[in-house]
Amino acid sequence: MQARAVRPSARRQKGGKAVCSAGSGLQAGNGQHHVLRSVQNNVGRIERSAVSASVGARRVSSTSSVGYASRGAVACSAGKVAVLGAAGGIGQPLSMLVKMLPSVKELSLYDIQGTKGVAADLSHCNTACKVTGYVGEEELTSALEGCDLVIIPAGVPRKPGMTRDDLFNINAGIVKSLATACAEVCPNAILNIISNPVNSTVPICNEVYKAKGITGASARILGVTTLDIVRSNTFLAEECGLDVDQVDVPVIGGHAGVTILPLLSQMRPKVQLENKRIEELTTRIQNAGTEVVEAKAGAGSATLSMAYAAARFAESCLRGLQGDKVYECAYIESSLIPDLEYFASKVQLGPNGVEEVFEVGQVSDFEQQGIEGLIPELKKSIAKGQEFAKN
Ligand SMILES: NC(=O)C1=CN([C@@H]2O[C@H](COP(=O)(O)OP(=O)(O)OC[C@H]3O[C@@H](n4cnc5c(N)ncnc54)[C@H](O)[C@@H]3O)[C@@H](O)[C@H]2O)C=CC1
Ligand SMILES: O=C([O-])CC(=O)C(=O)O
Repeated sequence: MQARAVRPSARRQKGGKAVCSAGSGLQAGNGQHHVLRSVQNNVGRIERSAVSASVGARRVSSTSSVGYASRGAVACSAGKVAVLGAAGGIGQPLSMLVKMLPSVKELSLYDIQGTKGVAADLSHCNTACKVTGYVGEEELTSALEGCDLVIIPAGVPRKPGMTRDDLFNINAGIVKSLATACAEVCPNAILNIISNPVNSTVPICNEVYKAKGITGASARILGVTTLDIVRSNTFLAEECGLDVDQVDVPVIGGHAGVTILPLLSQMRPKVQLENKRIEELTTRIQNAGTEVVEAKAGAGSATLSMAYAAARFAESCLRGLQGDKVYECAYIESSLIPDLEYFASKVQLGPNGVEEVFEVGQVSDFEQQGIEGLIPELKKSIAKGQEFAKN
């Protein structure tokens, strides 16, 4: 059974997003948004039209209900995307992947250093997207003008021994100032928040928009947890000997330690795993970021896999803006779990950002314990972000 659209039973939650029960067959991203396939299609071709054609065909076959013409607040016939923190470890490969998306016509690269060189370099790639580099606060407004989507990987990464929350003191201020600029210059743009700790930086952005009286923004302020899904799909495909393109594991909660909760009981295709193995795989997914931090031994955290994941999520957001119904997991303001104001869950993306929020659905006893166990930590991180933003 596929849970696709608003069902009559859907109930509204704050921000105008509807809540639906999760259908067991609902697949993140419809299994169709393949950034790397776009890239592969592009490499070695003199003309890009073949890529556009294949993406166009995908769009026609989707369950599109809202076209360009009927889009409301956010106009996106020529997608303009900004990457803030574009000269960094994530920012550079992410910017390259975004430049290869056929729906992106303009790409703004903003950072406090280094973007002129990155933009000059990227601008030589023969894709139709125009790239401009902006450096320093005085150029931030120009970078953001007319943006449909703003992706934020600005901030410091972890070193071995640190938690994501240890980044709060530096990154909270960076994200707050960037969110303030977005709220002023492109309040209708969708924000993809990558900067850690995501569990706190997303509440910070929402508080900034609320303080400015911008309504409905919580549907457009999305914490990017896609790397957790990408990792889960990879590990489970390896574990079960499956084609990774066929594997879809929803991951809910948040994006730090035990707040990352893969729902292996809802994995597609359905597999049988021993309880002990489920626990081991869950722990590996929760610690996968730390695995990379330790392997990089002081040189930062995940950059390439994060760029891949963020490009997939950005592509889904852009497809939503263009009227496709696309499913992803994202960390958003939510009323799914009593007592938690933010939660990552399956959502449907559309022209206004998150259009539907799907209930967690049926979970195993182990996963239920995981949900109960993550609440105190997530609650603390949310409150920390909210308090910071208000002061
Ligand atoms: N959500 C997720 O799943 C993941 C999140 N991350 C987070 O992403 C962030 C970035 O990681 P990396 O790219 O590896 O770090 P990095 O240090 O390589 O790059 C960060 C970039 O941000 C820039 N920057 C700093 N302050 C800025 C400001 N005020 N405005 C614009 N740009 C500014 C820096 O100049 C730098 O170029 C970190 O906080 C990291 O923890 C990393 C991996 C996964
Ligand atoms: O672990 C980190 O610090 C970066 C991150 O969020 C991830 O890789 O999931």
